[in-house]
Amino acid sequence: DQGEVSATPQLFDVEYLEPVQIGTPPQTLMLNFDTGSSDLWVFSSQTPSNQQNGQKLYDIESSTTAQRLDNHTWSITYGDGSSSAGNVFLDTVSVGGITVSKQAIESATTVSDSFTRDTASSGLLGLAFDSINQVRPTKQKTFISNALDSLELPLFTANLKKGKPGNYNFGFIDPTEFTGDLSFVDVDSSNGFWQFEASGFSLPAANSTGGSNSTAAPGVAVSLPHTAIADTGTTLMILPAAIAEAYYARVAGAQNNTQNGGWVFPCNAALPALTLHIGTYRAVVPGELIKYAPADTDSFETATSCFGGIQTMQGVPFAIYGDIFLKAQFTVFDFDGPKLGFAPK
Ligand SMILES: O=C(NNC1=NCCC1)c1ccc(Br)cc1
Repeated sequence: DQGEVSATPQLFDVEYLEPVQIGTPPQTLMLNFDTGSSDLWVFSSQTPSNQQNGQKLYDIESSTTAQRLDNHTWSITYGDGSSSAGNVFLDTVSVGGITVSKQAIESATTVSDSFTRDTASSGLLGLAFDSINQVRPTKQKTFISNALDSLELPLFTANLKKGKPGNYNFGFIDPTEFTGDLSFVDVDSSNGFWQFEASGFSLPAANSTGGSNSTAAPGVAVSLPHTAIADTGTTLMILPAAIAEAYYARVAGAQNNTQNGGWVFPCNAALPALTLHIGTYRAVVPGELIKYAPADTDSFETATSCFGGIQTMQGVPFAIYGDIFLKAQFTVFDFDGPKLGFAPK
């Protein structure tokens, strides 16, 4: 089989939502595909009304193929502190025409505020490795893990875009979605993530006028080996402080304002591209992707201060190459290896 689904960005590309069919007859819910976790959970008929805010629900009772997985529960906390928990059912799930019967569907009996406030998302579909699934006493498999044997190739690809729909493909690589050659890097899945090693970064050579002339020769490469994960469920790029400091030193007026949550800069500043070194691959993240969102108002039209797409975080064990990065690269998540493939697009 091969499948394809649209990935629709929410406001400021904070997340991308994909249609998933659950149950019989099929109930289509918009879920957040997350390569940084391994649970498929949904708002359901078991989610307390006071924690709902218009989200479409998985109506368990109206699915003739739903089966309760007795004595199993789940509870998860994400890197941003959000959380949810509940019971477990097995039911039929389809994504882009790829169907898994008896997929573990984790029904939420409680969700944290940020999920309640996120009116467009009915839950998450984890695409990381089964080892970090949070169902107990018996871990359950992800949708992609259950689907692997029926896919032409044991992989899926992510093609996220700035401000417009992109797509995920399952079981095949569409060569029209990228330019040049794919570069592959080994994945260490021992922590359950799509984890890899990056070796450093480069910035455009500064010119005399201090602008960010991206046309200049490639800048100076800085060796800074670091471990990273490819995480579609994280909005921004969370990088080692040394990279963030070197980047924002090139942005006039940038400051790391811990009150409003990190690096901000004047919205009219010139933003250089950041190039990340992954094996021999040079992953260019254009400056326009790093101008992430207005910081002092709700609109780019009126904002003077803008929030950076590159941030740092204390105590995070790895760099997180989130949506800001993935908007600039076509990415292959390949279970054979496992390995990651990157290409410009
Ligand atoms: O939770 C993580 N990614 N997914 C999501 N974030 C928010 C909702 C979904 C995550 C995973 C690993 C590391 Br290290 C940091 C963050």
